[in-house]
Amino acid sequence: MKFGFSTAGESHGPAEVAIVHGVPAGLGLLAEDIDRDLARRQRGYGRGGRQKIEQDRVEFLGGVRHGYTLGSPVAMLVRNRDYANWEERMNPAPVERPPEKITLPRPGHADLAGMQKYAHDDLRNVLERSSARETTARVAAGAVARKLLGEFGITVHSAVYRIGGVAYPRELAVRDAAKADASEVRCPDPEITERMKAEIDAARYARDALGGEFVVVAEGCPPGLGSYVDWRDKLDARLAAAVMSINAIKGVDFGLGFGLAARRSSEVQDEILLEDGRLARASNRLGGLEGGMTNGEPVVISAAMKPISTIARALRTVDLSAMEPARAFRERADSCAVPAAAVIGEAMVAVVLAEAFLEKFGQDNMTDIRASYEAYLGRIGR
Ligand SMILES: Cc1cc2nc3c(=O)[nH]c(=O)nc-3n(C[C@H](O)[C@H](O)[C@H](O)COP(=O)(O)O)c2cc1C
Ligand SMILES: C=C(O[C@@H]1CC(C(=O)O)=C[C@@H](OP(=O)(O)O)[C@H]1O)C(=O)O
Repeated sequence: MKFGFSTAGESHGPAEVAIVHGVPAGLGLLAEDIDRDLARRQRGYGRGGRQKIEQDRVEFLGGVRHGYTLGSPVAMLVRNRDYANWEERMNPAPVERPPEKITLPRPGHADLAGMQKYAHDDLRNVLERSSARETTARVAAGAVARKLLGEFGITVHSAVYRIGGVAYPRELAVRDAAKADASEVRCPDPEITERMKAEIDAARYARDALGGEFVVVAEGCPPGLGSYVDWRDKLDARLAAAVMSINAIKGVDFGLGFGLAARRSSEVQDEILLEDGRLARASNRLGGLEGGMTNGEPVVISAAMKPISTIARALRTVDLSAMEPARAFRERADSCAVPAAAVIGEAMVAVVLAEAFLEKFGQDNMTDIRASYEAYLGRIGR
């Protein structure tokens, strides 16, 4: 089966689960490879009380033996520590006294259409799964992809270059993405980091919330991942869909982004040069993708996240039980989750790149993949 993953789990249920299929045999994989990214996702200025409760750690349930993958699906479990506080409300088994139903759908969430679509009369049945808690499992899957890519020198980093009204030049965020882990908001610049934190504090003080923008940068990709031949194989489209699937992401662009549209062609295309007898590019304005394939330059994909929907200053809604105007249901919420979204962005990008990488080089075992990869690099002279 093709490389990919599924997730299961509700935000306040017992656990988040990821099953990654199509993982080659013979890949070294330790719990700490996964836990590192789980911890990075949990960090970030502006998160609410939930992250103090959770300490995400993976348990392998299948596909790994003595530190190496077997070629079978890798099954991973991350327990929700908060479940202990929610057992009455989230127990999979019937309970004696069911909790009161919630009927105040929150604008900006899956609540209203989710209740209508799935015939739920309690919005908890929607919000538990639509919550971004599910991205814990995605990051676990992404860490498997990252481990695989790392074996071939491919790295994936991210940086935040906007929170609310405070922005940092995108090209500097791209350049210094590898240093962003040191910042509480994933912005490589210490001064802008402080301004972004103040922006988050101000929004929280106003009982409001913020969004922002981040960039994911993948370095070391060989040319030719993805394909121009079929629309379904185009890597830019696949990357865009994967990043857009993250909760609250409302737009995605590549390289210089939508700004390309206002420029002349000579200011946009990346000219092809010969440097010491090797092919090179004069620039990387298109973000490493041409014709739906990697071109050997860093892949640069940016995303815009809308502000967190649930705010202390509750928004207008309708109580669906009484069909009367009301204020939206409020639960503990983050004030800003852009730094976490950037880490989730890395995971989704890593998964798509791993999938495309294994399409190109085979997927049964690491030895054969390595041989195929080296033969290809030899043929194209890289
Ligand atoms: C890491 C992360 C944390 C989030 N935390 C919250 C939160 O605390 N409160 C909230 O209302 N939305 C939060 N969101 C956004 C919602 O999950 C999202 O807006 C909602 O599921 C509706 O999906 P949509 O915005 O993609 O349409 C978070 C998103 C991410 C990626
Ligand atoms: C739990 C996480 O994020 C949650 C995502 C989220 C939402 O609506 O998306 C709402 C909040 O849930 P809670 O009310 O339990 O605090 C966040 O904390 C997480 O990222 O681990």
